[in-house]
Amino acid sequence: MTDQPVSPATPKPDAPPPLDSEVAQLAAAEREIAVDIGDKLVEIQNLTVRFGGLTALDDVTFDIKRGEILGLIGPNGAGKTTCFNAMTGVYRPSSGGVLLEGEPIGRSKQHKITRRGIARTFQNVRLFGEMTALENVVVGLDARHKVGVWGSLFRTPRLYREEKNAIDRGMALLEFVGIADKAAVQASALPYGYQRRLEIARALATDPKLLCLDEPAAGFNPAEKEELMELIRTIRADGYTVLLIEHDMRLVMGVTDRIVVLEFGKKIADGLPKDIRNDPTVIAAYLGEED
Ligand SMILES: Nc1ncnc2c1ncn2[C@@H]1O[C@H](COP(=O)(O)OP(=O)(O)OP(=O)(O)O)[C@@H](O)[C@H]1O
Repeated sequence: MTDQPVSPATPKPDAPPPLDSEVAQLAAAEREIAVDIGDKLVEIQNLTVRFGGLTALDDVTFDIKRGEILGLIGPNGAGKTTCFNAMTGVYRPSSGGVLLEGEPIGRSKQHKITRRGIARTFQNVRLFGEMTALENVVVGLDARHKVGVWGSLFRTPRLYREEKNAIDRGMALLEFVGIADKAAVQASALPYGYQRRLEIARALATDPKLLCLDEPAAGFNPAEKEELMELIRTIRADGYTVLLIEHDMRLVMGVTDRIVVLEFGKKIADGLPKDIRNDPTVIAAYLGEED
């Protein structure tokens, strides 16, 4: 990776290559693609999360529409990660809730919520460091396997087929995020930027309806941030819906369709990037913040 600014006209050597149709098909798997922005994929309804006496999220309501990139921003401690955690089953709401395609996710366990279609990455990279990049993605694909105990014990033809499919699809996902050349490298040995891309590939392996990215640009230089913006746009163009927590305002303003702003656990704004940028309440919330 380099510190030089990236010109959009000059593809970077490690930028994601254009996908040929076979790769695109493999990466897409059984997901339904090409939906217009419009209907509500996720509804956050009066979501409140308390930790003892602290109200981290206070009666927050917003929607995520299918096919959009929604930014979730706010000063430090505003409640953004708590919102992700409540949506992905890490925290239970104190009141209110989350609907996915009209159905409450209720008090489902994290893996059930992943199966239902919400995948996430974390602020701090969480990979299986001893495994290769490809193995990390194949682990994400495992949830989709249909072979039962007997199939696994006796290594039925279906198991071999699924393993082959998982490897092909894992490679396609690595290619999709631009790191296929590092498939055989141990995750812990990958440069930081590649680890972040690998986390995204692993989240995509679960075939999510909604991909939640928690500060994916943390620790990136400007060139890496440009590349990440391109990747997020590619992910959306491929039919995914994205919820993005990010402190870098240039990145958020440059890549999102709409932005929800939290401050002290309350929603203080919800609108187009150009309106959020000039919203006096949002500007006041950020006064004194570095970004
Ligand atoms: N498990 C927890 N126990 C107690 N308090 C918590 C817990 N998780 C978060 N909080 C508190 O809830 C508030 C919101 O935190 P949260 O991490 O959601 O904010 P954030 O907007 O993601 O902040 P940042 O941008 O700094 O990551 C903070 O005051 C935080 O200290």
